[in-house]
Amino acid sequence: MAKAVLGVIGGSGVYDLSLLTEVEELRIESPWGEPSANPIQGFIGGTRVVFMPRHGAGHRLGPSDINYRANIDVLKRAGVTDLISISACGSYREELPPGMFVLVDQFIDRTFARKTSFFGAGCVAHVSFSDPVAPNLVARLARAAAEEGVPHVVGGSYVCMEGPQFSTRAESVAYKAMGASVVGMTNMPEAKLAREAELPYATVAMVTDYDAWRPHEVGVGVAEILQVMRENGDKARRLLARFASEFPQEHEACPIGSDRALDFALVTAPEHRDPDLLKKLDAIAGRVLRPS
Ligand SMILES: CSC[C@H]1O[C@H](OP(=O)(O)O)[C@H](O)[C@@H]1O
Ligand SMILES: Nc1ncnc2[nH]cnc12
Repeated sequence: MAKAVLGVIGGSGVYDLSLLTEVEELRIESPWGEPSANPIQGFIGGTRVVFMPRHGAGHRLGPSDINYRANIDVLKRAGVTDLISISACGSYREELPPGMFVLVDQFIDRTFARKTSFFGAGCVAHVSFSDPVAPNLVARLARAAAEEGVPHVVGGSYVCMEGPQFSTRAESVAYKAMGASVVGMTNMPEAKLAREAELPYATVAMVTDYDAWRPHEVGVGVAEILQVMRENGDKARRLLARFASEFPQEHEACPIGSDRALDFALVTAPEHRDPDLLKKLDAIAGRVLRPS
């Protein structure tokens, strides 16, 4: 088995990981364009961690500007075997108040202006995505949260909207009626691309607000969200420190096969594959494209 390397994608309010030791900035070229930032490598306990701030230094990029493909590609090239996302989110449930950490297990994709796949004309692939989150990572996150006394729930659906504007009240009521637990703007297509890259993925969705479905409340605003994010910062750091330091040294096989997602996914016949696209896919799909 390969050595485990933990990837962490930090969202709003999480632009660096002060927890890391032996910190090094990696410079990795990607055929998919510019990532949000150069990834930062370091250690938490004995675990190698590679960190990527999703919105770039100083929160330079909005949710629709992020090059999700380049981010996932450089994390894969950096040797990441398992990927955790940290995200701010709005809540659709009274019992998920600001400050609650939701370890979601489902996504609803409402985005429409993003590149959603590494594959396409010249190399078509269809990965399974019915279970988008790696249950072993969720179990480990839940254990770390419990050990650190961080309020959390396991399970829930994250609806990903395009943004950057927050929802109208009508949209908010509709997403709640769809059964969503939380809303954000970034986990799609990130989770889809992680699956294509055979990276087991889980997200820590940190509730910052109740979105706009409660008629008696003023709507959601970014100032309030950033304030709650600051308050959540210490809990997020403790959770991550505990999670990473207890992470197994060897990559543990994903129980739902996220780390073998491409085994049967490629449908384009080898003689019809586009060599230029295959070259771009060297990191993402090299395991199944390289002749053994
Ligand atoms: C700054 S509030 C809205 C912003 O926060 C969330 O981002 P992330 O998932 O990276 O924490 C949300 O999706 C929006 O992009
Ligand atoms: N209410 C909300 N809607 C979308 N993204 C969010 N991120 C944090 N709160 C949010």
